[in-house]
Parts: sequence; structure tokens; C-alpha cells
Amino acid sequence: MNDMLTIAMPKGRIFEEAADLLRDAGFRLPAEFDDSRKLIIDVEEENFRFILAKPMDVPTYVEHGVADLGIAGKDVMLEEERDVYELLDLHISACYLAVAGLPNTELNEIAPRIATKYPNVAAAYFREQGSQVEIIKLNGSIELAPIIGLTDRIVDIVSTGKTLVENGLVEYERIVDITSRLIVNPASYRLKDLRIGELVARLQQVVNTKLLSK
Ligand SMILES: Nc1ncnc2c1ncn2[C@@H]1O[C@H](COP(=O)(O)OP(=O)(O)OP(=O)(O)O)[C@@H](O)[C@H]1O
Ligand SMILES: O=P(O)(O)OC[C@H]1O[C@H](OP(=O)(O)OP(=O)(O)O)[C@H](O)[C@@H]1O
Repeated sequence: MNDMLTIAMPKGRIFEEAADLLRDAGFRLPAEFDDSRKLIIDVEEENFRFILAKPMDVPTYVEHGVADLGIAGKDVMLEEERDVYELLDLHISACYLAVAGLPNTELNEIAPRIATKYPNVAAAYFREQGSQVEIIKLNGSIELAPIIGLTDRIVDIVSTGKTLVENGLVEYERIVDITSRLIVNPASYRLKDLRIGELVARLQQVVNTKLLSK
């Protein structure tokens, strides 16, 4: 029952909300957890091993089974399409993916260019729309692309909308709502079902309580 669980945690903005959720579910995480530079943190009291990974890499560790579980944004899940199961919508780090660009510009030229950190999601979206586009992959500061004339549009995360506004861009289409998910390696799910089932039940309860109090 008390098998060790290895959990891939995304460094960056999801981390804090995910750690709070685990603490709210009664798991004792040491203070060192929050500001350590260590990439692997063992929490003996809970028999957890945490791997601190780049958000986009979390499903890779879980697919390969070096992590049993992971926390990843739905954006990352859609982009990476890894062979993992999604167990729970944690309802944290809410945002959405959208098409944005300079105001009052038409997309009527042949193969307009789209900058994004999500080339697979963007390509699938425009394919479904029947539009032929050229995707240019960037790794951050995507909003720069239309301003300096690299692309006609971007596909990027919007949360408050502040980055778009401050850079003089407008949203054209909303593609999909995003929240973070608890994911599991399929073999771990079979082998460690009791322990994982208990963790999911505790997290589900915290998520439900939070949703009800909103
Ligand atoms: N502005 C935002 N507000 C809320 N959630 C966001 C926002 N931007 C991204 N997210 C969510 O948080 C996840 C992690 O975002 P974060 O910015 O920490 O990672 P990243 O951009 O991949 O990091 P890095 O800069 O290290 O490449 C995203 O995959 C998405 O689900
Ligand atoms: O709608 P907002 O609340 O302004 O948030 C959206 C911004 O947040 C993310 O960028 P991030 O801060 O991760 O920086 P990046 O450009 O390095 O991806 C995203 O790529 C947008 O640029």
C-alpha cells in the first residue's frame, strides 16, 4: 500500500498552487520544498519523491515511467500528446489559448505566419479551420512576433490579458480553456493503484471544496 510515489512537479508558476493543493490535502511538504534549487526532493514522511521539471517536460517523465505522477497544464498535454492518463482536473493555473495579433488586420494572404510555443496545437487548430498557415516556433515572448513583423498572428496563453494590452495586441479567437491536470503513467496506475487512488481521492476532495466555495 505504501509504495513510494515519484511525482514530477512543474517549476514555475504552477508550482506554488500545486504545492498548496498537496498541503491542503494533508500531505506534509517541508519548507525547503518552496525555495530549494534541488531538482529531486525526497519527502520521507510521505514516501514521496518529487522531481522538479520544466512544465513542458512533465508528461515526458511520466510517459517514460521515471515519474509515476505529474502535474501539467492542459496546454502542455495537448501539445505533447504523451501516452499518459489524465486523472484529475486540479482547477489551478487557469488560462486559455488564443489567437491574437495587431488590431484591424485581416488574415487573407496565402499561408499567413503564426508564432507560437505550441506548434502542434496551432497547426491542428488552423487545419480544422481550413486555413493553410506557416507555423514559426518560438520559446517565449511570443507577443513580440507580430509587433516586429515576424508573423501575422500568435497562438499563446492568455490569463489576465495584460501582456496583450501592454503590447498593443488584440485577441481574435479563443481556442481552448486551460487548467492544470494530475497525470499518471499507465503502468504505475495499475501497480500502485491503492496509493494513487488514495492520493486522487484526497486531492479531489480539496478541489471540490475549493470549487464550492468560489
Ligand atoms: N499567464 C498565465 N497565467 C496562468 N497560467 C499560466 C500562464 N501562463 C502559463 N500558464 C500555465 O502554467 C503552465 C506553466 O507556465 P510557466 O510560465 O511556468 O511555464 P513555461 O512558460 O513553460 O516556463 P518556462 O518559462 O520555464 O519555459 C503553462 O503550461 C500553463 O498551463
Ligand atoms: O494574460 P497575461 O496574464 O498577461 O499572461 C499571458 C502571458 O503569460 C505567459 O507568458 P510568460 O510569463 O510565461 O512568459 P514567456 O513569454 O516567457 O512565455 C504567456 O505566454 C503570455 O505571454
